[in-house]
Amino acid sequence: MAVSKIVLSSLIHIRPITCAASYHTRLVPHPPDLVKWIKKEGGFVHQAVKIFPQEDNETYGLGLVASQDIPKGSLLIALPDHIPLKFESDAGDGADSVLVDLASQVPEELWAMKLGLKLLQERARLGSFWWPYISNLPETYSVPIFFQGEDIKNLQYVPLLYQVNKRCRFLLDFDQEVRRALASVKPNDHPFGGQELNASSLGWAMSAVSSRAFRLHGKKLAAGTRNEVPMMLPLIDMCNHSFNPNAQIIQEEDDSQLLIKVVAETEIKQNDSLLLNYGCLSNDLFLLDYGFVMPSNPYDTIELKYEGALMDAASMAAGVSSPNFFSPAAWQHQILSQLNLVGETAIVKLKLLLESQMKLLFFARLLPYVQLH
Ligand SMILES: C[S@@+](CC[C@H](N)C(=O)[O-])C[C@H]1O[C@@H](n2cnc3c(N)ncnc32)[C@H](O)[C@@H]1O
Repeated sequence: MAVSKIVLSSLIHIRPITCAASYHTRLVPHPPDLVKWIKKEGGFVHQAVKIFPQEDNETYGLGLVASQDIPKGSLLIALPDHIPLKFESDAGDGADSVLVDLASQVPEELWAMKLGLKLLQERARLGSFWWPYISNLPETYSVPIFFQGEDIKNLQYVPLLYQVNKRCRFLLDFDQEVRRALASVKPNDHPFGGQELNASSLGWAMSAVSSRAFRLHGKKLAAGTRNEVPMMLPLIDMCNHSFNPNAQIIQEEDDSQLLIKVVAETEIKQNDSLLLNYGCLSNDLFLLDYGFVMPSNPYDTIELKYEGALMDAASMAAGVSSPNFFSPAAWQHQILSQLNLVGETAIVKLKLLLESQMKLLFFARLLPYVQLH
């Protein structure tokens, strides 16, 4: 029985696409050696670069660590052009055209789902070139689309909740769209080897991409220019984030092939983690896309809306006599308009930089929910 099951699955060239629990474990218990695979494929990995669980494994998961001092400027990793996983939208017939059709239905802002479809296709394909990479990906992600109801409520910040809801709703709708599209597909043209997808497996793929992909130069266009395309970079994406990174990604052209390199931006001491800067992102974006927030993030922003009625109510609760936020005088309204606090485009993003302001930011986020006495 067991044997016939294996034969069946290898005949139809699929791997199961299911989502299980357990934080930061990999897709399979003993995945292939990623470093060996990259070297075999013509890439380079510095002999002192090792994959290692980070100190705070629950949050950071795995990372890259220096097993000895590495001088500034050293080449740490190099990936030839065929190793990054990209979505090539000029693909041909059959399964690829189904994938391209599905990807065309993904809104631009949820770009991670497009590459996520490609990731799911390769995850399902037995003998996929990228299996040594994919099998090393985390089994689950701690981004808010996977939060339980109570944890979502605890986010307590309307713009963030709005984004989480939007992503969840998209995944549920897209799940239906994918089912519809796959229902009429011939078995040979099925992009996922006949396997069904659901909102959870789509969410896994979208999170894998949003938390690991980098936007780099893609292949040369007719005009000689290059587009920026999101791609997954095996091993390089094991680097965790810091605003004070000790490593950086550079792209080099070599015989019209693009080589992706990571070099040491500073001297790296033995046992230090290799850290990249994922970008100057707000904590909302870090949480939505990566599942963590940066303490004292200098790029954090907050959206504030001037709600006169709410502010009047809060003022009265606080004992302020005769508040008139709801019906400001003409001169007050003019100033509020100049500050873009009222009117059609009234939601403003504030960027706060000082430590004292960070406290204010924290307080401001809680403000609508704090009982004033
Ligand atoms: C590109 S991956 C890095 C490799 C990842 N740690 C792993 O185990 O495969 C990005 C993920 O690493 C974790 N991470 C990276 N930098 C972090 C940081 N500064 N604080 C907390 N978690 C971080 C988050 O889970 C994030 O989604």
